[in-house]
Amino acid sequence: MTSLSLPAPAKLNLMLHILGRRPDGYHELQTLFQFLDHGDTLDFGLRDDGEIRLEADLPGVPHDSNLIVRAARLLQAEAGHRAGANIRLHKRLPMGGGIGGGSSDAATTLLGLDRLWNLGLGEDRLARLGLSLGADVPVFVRGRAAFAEGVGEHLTPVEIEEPWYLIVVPPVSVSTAEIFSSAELTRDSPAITVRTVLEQGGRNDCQPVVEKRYPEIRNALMLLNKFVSARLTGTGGCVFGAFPNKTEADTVAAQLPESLPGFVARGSNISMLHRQLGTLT
Ligand SMILES: C[C@@](CO)(OP(=O)(O)O)[C@H](O)COP(=O)(O)OP(=O)(O)OC[C@H]1O[C@@H](n2ccc(N)nc2=O)[C@H](O)[C@@H]1O
Ligand SMILES: Nc1ncnc2c1ncn2[C@@H]1O[C@H](COP(=O)(O)OP(=O)(O)O)[C@@H](O)[C@H]1O
Repeated sequence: MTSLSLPAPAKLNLMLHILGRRPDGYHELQTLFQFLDHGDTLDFGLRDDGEIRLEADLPGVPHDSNLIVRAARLLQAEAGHRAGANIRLHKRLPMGGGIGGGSSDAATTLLGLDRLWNLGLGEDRLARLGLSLGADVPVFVRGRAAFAEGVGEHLTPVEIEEPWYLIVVPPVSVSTAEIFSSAELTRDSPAITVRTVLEQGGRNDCQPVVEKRYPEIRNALMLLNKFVSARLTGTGGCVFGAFPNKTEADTVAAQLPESLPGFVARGSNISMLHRQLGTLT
């Protein structure tokens, strides 16, 4: 095999509670992840000179800082591998949207190059490497909808309904670090069990802070709330609502103003990356 094309799906945080802050500044979370059947696409081609070359036009992200390049180099170092890769990114997911585009690109790179370079590192090693790139990378490496605890690395797979979602993309990019360093953020939600979450749901503790700082996001939530119960994903800025079928989601999408782009996608308990790789069924 000398080339490979793979998806990098988005995720939603269906709820996100903040339990506390660790001495290193990272926050202890409880969050429920589900994937979307919508995402970026990455094309990988083999190079025999050891170079990693990424073709991607992401404003404000230099080549060597791109999570794709960082993931590829990390994998090379971990495996002591001498081959390189040409990688092309087809970006569809909004950046800083709380739907995990960068983390998913990194996970697809780890799994894609593990396959292309024939490394066979295994899911545990790849998830550990992923965690060093970002708190959200392990869930994309494992590919199962999950209740996440700690900073996102303790994952309990869940089987939940797979509704259709309308995801609205306000014209703002939210920095995760900015929200987590906010003085107004509440950090004292009591720990709950996965069972309670599945029975009773939850909320997003970041939402009040994000709504206060970003009027565009508050307005998007107010608008979507007229049709369906709307919520922020991650630290935003995307907001979403769930529908029993695609037609109902499309009907609401058609009523959004042009200033508020959005997309409709099916929720999925198994990531489309893993469905394509055939690693999970
Ligand atoms: C909170 C979530 C929910 O999915 O937000 P989104 O980024 O998707 O909106 C994620 O866990 C984010 O994961 P990820 O985007 O990979 O974050 P990282 O790069 O590891 O961290 C970015 C910054 O956010 C803060 N951070 C992140 C995760 C965490 N549990 N506590 C934190 O305090 C830290 O200041 C860190 O420097
Ligand atoms: N391949 C990539 N795709 C998107 N963002 C990237 C990528 N590599 C690095 N980044 C950086 O990571 C930041 C967060 O990206 P993203 O994952 O899209 O948002 P979020 O964590 O809110 O879901 C971006 O603003 C960008 O600076």
